Amino acid sequence: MAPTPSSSSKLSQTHMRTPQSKHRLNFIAKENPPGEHPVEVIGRIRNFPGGGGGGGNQKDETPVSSLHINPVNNTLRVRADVGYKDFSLDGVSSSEEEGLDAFYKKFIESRINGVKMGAKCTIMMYGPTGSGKSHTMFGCSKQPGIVYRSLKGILGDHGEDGVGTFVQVTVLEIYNEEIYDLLPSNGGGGGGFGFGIGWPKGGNGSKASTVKLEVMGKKVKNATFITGNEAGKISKEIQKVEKRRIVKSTLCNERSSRSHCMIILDVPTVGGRLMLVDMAGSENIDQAGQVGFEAKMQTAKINQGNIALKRVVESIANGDSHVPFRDSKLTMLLQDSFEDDQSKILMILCASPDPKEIHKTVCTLEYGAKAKCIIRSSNTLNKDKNEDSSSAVILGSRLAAMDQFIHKLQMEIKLREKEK
Ligand SMILES: Nc1ncnc2c1ncn2[C@@H]1O[C@H](COP(=O)(O)OP(=O)(O)OP(=O)(O)O)[C@@H](O)[C@H]1O
Repeated sequence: MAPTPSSSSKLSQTHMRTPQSKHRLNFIAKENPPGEHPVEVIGRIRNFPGGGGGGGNQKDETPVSSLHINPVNNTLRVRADVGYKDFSLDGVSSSEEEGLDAFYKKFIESRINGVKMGAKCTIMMYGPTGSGKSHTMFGCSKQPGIVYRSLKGILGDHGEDGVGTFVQVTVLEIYNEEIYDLLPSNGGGGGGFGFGIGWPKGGNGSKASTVKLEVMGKKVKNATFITGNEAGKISKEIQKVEKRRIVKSTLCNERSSRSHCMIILDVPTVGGRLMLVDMAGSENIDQAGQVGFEAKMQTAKINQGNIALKRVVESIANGDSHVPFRDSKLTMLLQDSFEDDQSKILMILCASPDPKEIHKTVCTLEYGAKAKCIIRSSNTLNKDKNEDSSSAVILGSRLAAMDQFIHKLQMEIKLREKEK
């Protein structure tokens, strides 16, 4: 796919234009009450790797955590080389204090209730490798992750919630800029009442075990889907899928997921849609210790999704009539989330308290804090402006500031790479 002309020249563009495109013109729509902004950013700090509490116990030689979390005012303090850096987000959570159950109840449950009633919501796990993105999405044997809790939230324990409610689930993987269907093609779920695996009209029911899919418009073509009203049965299928994900060992994370995983859960009776995205870590090649052409290509292609996401944000900020959603498979599939005014986006920033990870943690939090800061200033501005024009102007200023921030980050990364 030929890339859309890069917007790199636009990076230095500080002139703000009112967006002319339809993308998110009503970003700060009247119907969003305070605290229910369409884009929210929360931080989830994982357990100290290796099981220590991060308290600096000399016996087990656990280093002192580089993070202090204050859930009361949603701030995080990072102990940097010199002094401290403070970050303010829409929510913060320490997995040491709040397991996935408490995390789900606090930050996710209300959104899932919305999806059940017909709302659209995209939840992205973002952060460096090993920071707990997959753990938050899928959980572990003791603690189910967001995917399984959401299914239960919509369907209830035994399909008893909401008479007639059923869901349609598609599970995709984006790896090396190819989209793979992760659901079995042979109805491996066992069937039974209220459960089935199917294909859209024209689809092929006898596919090979890993199937590459094409994108048509903003949707994948011929993806297998599970339909059902029993959360337990659907969860079992997704658990099998978890194992099918392409994982490869890197220095950063022994079973590092080298792909973006996307679960699309539709509630057809009410038009609700939940998109859950476990993004691949976006480490640079040196950090990940990848050697060889194939491995380097792989890392570069993983970054392609992240870079394209950045370009999409830049283009919306510049008010371009053309937004390069088609620069990567990830952004193609996220296009609806950006374009639909009714769709909410939640970005979960995953980070580690390990002092060795401090640079990546700071980069992740700076990204999120900046987005949060822009949202806050836009809310203040909104009070003083004429309603019709304010949303477009605010969107422009908010995203232009994000654009500048991303540019600064890029320069910083380049500088650090040179220093190495
Ligand atoms: N909050 C947590 N509590 C317990 N274990 C965790 C937690 N977060 C992560 N882990 C463990 O740390 C390891 C790495 O986490 P995970 O795979 O979720 O990272 P990731 O951010 O998805 O990395 P990658 O981008 O490489 O896929 C896993 O073994 C996971 O079970």
